[in-house]
Amino acid sequence: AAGCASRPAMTIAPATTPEAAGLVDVRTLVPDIDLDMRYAGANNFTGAVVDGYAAPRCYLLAPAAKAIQRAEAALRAQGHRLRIFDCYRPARAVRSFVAWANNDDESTRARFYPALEKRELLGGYISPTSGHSRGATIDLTLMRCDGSHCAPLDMGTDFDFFDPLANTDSPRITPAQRANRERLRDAMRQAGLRNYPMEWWHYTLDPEPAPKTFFDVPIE
Ligand SMILES: C[C@@H](N)C(=O)N[C@H](C)C(=O)O
Ligand SMILES: [Zn+2]
Repeated sequence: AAGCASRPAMTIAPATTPEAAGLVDVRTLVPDIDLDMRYAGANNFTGAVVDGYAAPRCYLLAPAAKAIQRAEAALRAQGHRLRIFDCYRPARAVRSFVAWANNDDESTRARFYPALEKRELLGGYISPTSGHSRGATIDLTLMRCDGSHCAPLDMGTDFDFFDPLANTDSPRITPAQRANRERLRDAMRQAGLRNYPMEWWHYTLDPEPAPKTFFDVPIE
């Protein structure tokens, strides 16, 4: 449904390792891809390392990993690179997001959701059955590179800023920010990924390789 990034029913596959789940570490395809895996550290909206993220690795199902490899190669030829914030997300991490949304801690509010109540984030901005747990969804941005020095493009908000300003087609961003979001959307579209309109950073391989299979394999 519009405004919802996931599906209601969830059956978790029995895999306990990335290999058994068919999940590939993106760095095996692009060894120097830029990773800023926010949920493996405290620099995220929960303010703490998220359950299931013991290592800052980007795992994706093989077709999605290959799509990111294609996108990165095309972008490098244009002087850009990807910066990745999240990839496959264990189901236990999604459960901890829901628990966070239902607790009373407001310590990250000013930075991540200044205009909304925490409980309003569930559904549109934080999914209780996230497509990330199916292994073909990724959160990312674009960097402009001059030689080996790269800097993130201005997208109008930071990653995981839960606010209508983060909606990809927000009318409140500047023309330059709109152009940057368009550049990211075009690059992803050419690689076969579609944007989630509520969040400029959230993309899913289209069609999804396994649209009904969720995983709870920890990231180690
Ligand atoms: C939490 C944010 N990075 C995100 O991925 N949101 C979507 C809606 C999700 O949780 O699947
Ligand atoms: Zn996402």
